[in-house]
Amino acid sequence: MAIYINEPSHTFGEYLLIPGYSSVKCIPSNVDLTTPLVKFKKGEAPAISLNIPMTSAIMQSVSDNNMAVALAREGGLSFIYGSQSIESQAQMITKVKGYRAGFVISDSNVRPESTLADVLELKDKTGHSTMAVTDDGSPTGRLLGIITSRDYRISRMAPDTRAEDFMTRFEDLVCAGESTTLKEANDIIWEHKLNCLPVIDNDQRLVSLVFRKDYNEHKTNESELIDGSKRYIVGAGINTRDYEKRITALLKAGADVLCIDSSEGYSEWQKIVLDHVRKNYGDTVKIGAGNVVDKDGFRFLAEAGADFVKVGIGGGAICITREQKGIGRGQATALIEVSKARDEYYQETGVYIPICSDGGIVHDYHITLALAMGADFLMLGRYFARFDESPTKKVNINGSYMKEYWGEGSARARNWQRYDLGGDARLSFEEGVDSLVPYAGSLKDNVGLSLSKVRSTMCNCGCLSIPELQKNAKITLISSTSIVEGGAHDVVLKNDSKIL
Ligand SMILES: NC(=O)c1ccc[n+]([C@@H]2O[C@H](COP(=O)([O-])OP(=O)(O)OC[C@H]3O[C@@H](n4cnc5c(N)ncnc54)[C@H](O)[C@@H]3O)[C@@H](O)[C@H]2O)c1
Repeated sequence: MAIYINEPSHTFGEYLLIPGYSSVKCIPSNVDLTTPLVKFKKGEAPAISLNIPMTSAIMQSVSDNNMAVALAREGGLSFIYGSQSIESQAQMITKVKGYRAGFVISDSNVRPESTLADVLELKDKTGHSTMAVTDDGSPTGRLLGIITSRDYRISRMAPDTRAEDFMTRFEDLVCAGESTTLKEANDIIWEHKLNCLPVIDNDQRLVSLVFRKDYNEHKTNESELIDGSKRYIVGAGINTRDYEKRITALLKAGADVLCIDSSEGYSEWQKIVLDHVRKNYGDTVKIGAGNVVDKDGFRFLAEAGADFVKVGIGGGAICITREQKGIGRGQATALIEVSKARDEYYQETGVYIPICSDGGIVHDYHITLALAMGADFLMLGRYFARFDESPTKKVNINGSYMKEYWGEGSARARNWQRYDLGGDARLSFEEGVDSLVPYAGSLKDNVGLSLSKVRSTMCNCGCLSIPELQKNAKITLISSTSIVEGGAHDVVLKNDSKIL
């Protein structure tokens, strides 16, 4: 007979935190959000910790190199999506590891023989008016000149005028050498009243550009997540098919941590990948696995050697796995059970395996609830997709700005695949949708606001760290009537557009 779990499974919106005693020390600035990313033995420190408990989802519409830099700058971590070729994923990792705050790899480049019409077309495409003229039109070619909008007058010049005839020539440019620090670069910019300073190597090849207008962003953030060489820490998603080649390339590119990306991780496929990593790299390579929704799945991945375990099936905003396949579990219930299994495993073995709650976060307070329920960190997709830094287009729909957001199980995400999945292609079905989410501005502002709420709630609970919250939080399940009571009710809202 099948096993029945008769308790309903619940989601975050069905719980609230009950405040605990808070002393005068419980102020947001005293809250420490540091949290382990990978497993560690009792009494030892984890090899990697996050400074804030947030990671961005392994998704095409969420985590590329720009997102990774922006999130690491705030203390979190991105897992760059694996649903792309090995080469392009490795390139994204290289870009994050090679990123120097303030030093931008030029994305608008032309050849000397390119025309004014080409320049205008490129300006439209990238939105950038500063262009490098290099011998081969690449961002690392030999620098021959720079074009800005001050170099041409559309009304007076023929569209076929060549770039070399109107660019500011190399001889007239102020450039800096490769070893220039950001402070030195900014001093040169101020001294020569420049808007842009090209950085070149000994062979006059372009390395990067430093812009005057970025100056304020260059200041370092205290909580940024960096490695021993002051490079941003970055993760990468992998699959259970081309993992051998992919892992080699990602590690070579500098990935700090890997994560097996699957809707369902209680499987031999994942053990095969974990065995491969341990056999070839021992414990030097850090790798998470998942997703699971119960204690059996957790125990399996813990024993198979996962460095962290990801929890959640079907809770993502764009995920339709529950509807399509009938598998999954309310995110809160899944998390509570897996946290208990993690704690039991720790008691038994002295090894603490962090768990990541993946999916189901709608409101900021859900983040605090997930941490209180035992998550060490969270993975968010929709949340990050709304920001400037996500890789997708910003579109104007009826006067409101939206960003595109699609699931990894959607046909749109799966289109990249060149290898054969096996089976009859006509029988494949989607597990995700293609959608839009309201545009919300910059990652920095939004993460700052969300975490200020988390810190404030933690203070209400009398907790100054995530482990304290996990140990001491009081959590109550609420009835559907209490949920109504929690929102604005029995009043007529003044800004409700439906009221005439
Ligand atoms: N967390 C969620 O709720 C959720 C739900 C749906 C989709 N997703 C995302 O969608 C993407 C695709 O997920 P998925 O579960 O379909 O991918 P997957 O690659 O893990 O699994 C797809 C199928 O391929 C099989 N398989 C795996 N490795 C194989 C191998 N080496 N040889 C032959 N068969 C193999 C698996 O058993 C499974 O049936 C992922 O990014 C995942 O995170 C997530």
